[in-house]
Amino acid sequence: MRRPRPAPPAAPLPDGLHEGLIVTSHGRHYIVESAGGQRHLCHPRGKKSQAVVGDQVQWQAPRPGQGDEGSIEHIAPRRNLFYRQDEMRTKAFAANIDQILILIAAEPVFSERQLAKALIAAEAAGIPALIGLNKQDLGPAYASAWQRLAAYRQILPAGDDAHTPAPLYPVLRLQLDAAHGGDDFPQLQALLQGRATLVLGPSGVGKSTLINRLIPDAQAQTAEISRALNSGRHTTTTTTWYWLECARGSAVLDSPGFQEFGLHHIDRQALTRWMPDIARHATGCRFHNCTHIHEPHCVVRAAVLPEEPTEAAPNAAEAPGIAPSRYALYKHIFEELPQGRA
Ligand SMILES: Nc1nc2c(ncn2[C@@H]2O[C@H](COP(=O)(O)OP(=O)(O)OP(=O)(O)O)[C@@H](O)[C@H]2O)c(=O)[nH]1
Ligand SMILES: [Zn+2]
Repeated sequence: MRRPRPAPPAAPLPDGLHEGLIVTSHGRHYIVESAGGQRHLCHPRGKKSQAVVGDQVQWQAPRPGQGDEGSIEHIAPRRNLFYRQDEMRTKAFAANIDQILILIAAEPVFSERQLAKALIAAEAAGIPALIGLNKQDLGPAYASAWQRLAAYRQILPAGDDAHTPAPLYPVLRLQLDAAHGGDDFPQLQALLQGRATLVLGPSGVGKSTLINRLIPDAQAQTAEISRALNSGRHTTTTTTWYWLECARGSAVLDSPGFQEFGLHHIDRQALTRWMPDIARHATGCRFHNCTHIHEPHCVVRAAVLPEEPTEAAPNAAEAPGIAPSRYALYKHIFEELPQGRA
């Protein structure tokens, strides 16, 4: 599948305006890339800086004598926006992306809660997600991390829109600092083709190792960007868009780390919709607004499996139950979300 490139404008652009793609930003400074690959430093017109990496924009070159920064005049409608939100603020990662790779590793031990939250945000934004489990060489730690992901690897029966049973999320075994890249590295490379992939993950999992492996001149590009943005060296301030090849059909986006993936934009009443393994059971509850926490005859609670660790059934013909860890996460996140949103 090739990612559709933005169609050239049907009508000529108004005088002095150019099409471009936001490839990174720092505060109110943006780097806009034109179709030919040239990069331009721009700032948003007006007070607000609403553009995010991945936005298609129209920008204007500086007029003579008005410095060397262009201005962003218009942001094209987005097909999606991936962001996190807490009580205080909203942090956008990127717009118009095709998929999200959540990279975790055998070490440091990952937080299943942060993983689940990022996956919920991806579902709510309508963006497919995959999980990469790196550091396959770390035997026992890897085995235990792999086991902790059993609920994510479980095969779900075909749903309304899918024709074949599929894992809840693809989980790829990676060893990014080895020449071979890990058992599923070829699969990862195939999945990156023709798509724009946002890479998300906590510190120390191998994000830079992945980016440098895929884009050999990434470090040089980063240095050049820092210079242009006048930001400190080695500071990843926002997401950065890297093309995988000259043809510019595939891209990976390196994103800044985070402590807590805030889900304040998610309606708690709709939470099950964004957890597909739970959503499958939720339709059978007696009350249409069942919270699946205390109601009698709750089909979701009845479907929760016993606590003993269960390996994902490779060919579950019938509906598998809900992993207790996933139900515990559901309850925890439900309680955390603000109440009374429309
Ligand atoms: N054992 C092992 N170590 C790896 C592997 N891949 C990367 N590492 C190491 O893990 C450490 C962290 O890798 P980075 O690529 O810097 O991780 P990062 O996610 O970019 O981390 P930050 O820079 O802190 O955001 C480095 O010491 C890497 O050499 C792997 O497959 N196995
Ligand atoms: Zn219920």
